[in-house]
Amino acid sequence: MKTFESGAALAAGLADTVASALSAAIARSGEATLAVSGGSTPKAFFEALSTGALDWAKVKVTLVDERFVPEDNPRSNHLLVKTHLLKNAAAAAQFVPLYRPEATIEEAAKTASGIVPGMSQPFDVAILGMGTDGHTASFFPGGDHLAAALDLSLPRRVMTMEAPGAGEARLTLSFSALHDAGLLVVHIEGGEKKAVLDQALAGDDEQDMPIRAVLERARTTPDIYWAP
Ligand SMILES: O=C1O[C@H](COP(=O)(O)O)[C@@H](O)[C@H](O)[C@H]1O
Repeated sequence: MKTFESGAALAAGLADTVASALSAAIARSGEATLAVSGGSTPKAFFEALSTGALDWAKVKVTLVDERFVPEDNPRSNHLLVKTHLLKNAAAAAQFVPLYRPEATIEEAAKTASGIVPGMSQPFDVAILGMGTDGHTASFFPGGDHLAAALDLSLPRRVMTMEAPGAGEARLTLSFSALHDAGLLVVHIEGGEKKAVLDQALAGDDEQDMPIRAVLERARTTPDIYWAP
């Protein structure tokens, strides 16, 4: 685990690492892909990354998960990314949303699966968060499609998820689309989440704490970033 003295120090350190990984991908293949999480934790990291010195016009950014709400909804992860990441130098990046204004969430998931980067090859960088219930992305305990979302034998895709603790219906990348990212990060902050992480590491029931799939079965060993 990479431990930092403060959230600000973590944000700066993680932003440097992600900017380097994206620059390396651009040097290697002419473009880079980045999948980021929503929630409250990544704001300072997004702000730091937005000033990163790299060729942002060659970066495609998408979300690990999203609520089935339009961009102007205060609970939209797209709105969060637009407000805190897609500005400064990073305003030149191309953002590909998971949310699509389709009649049903199933249609939105199907449309997004055909458009979102990372569906045909691994993301260069994927940043995961974790809730205090042990969810990551929208892999929620009790989720209606949790088993399929965590099944690495199924194709990379955007899926739907409903769960008691999720609030709105969700769109989420499948674990198969995330586990092999070139750089895979679990970003958590605070003592409560550290205790949840320790609990996850001490057991193996993924239905109870889906973050365990990332910790135990991801092809890319996740780097865990933590600050008090
Ligand atoms: O619902 C969500 O929650 C998790 C964790 O969010 P946080 O507010 O505790 O940082 C987040 O990783 C996920 O993307 C989001 O949709």
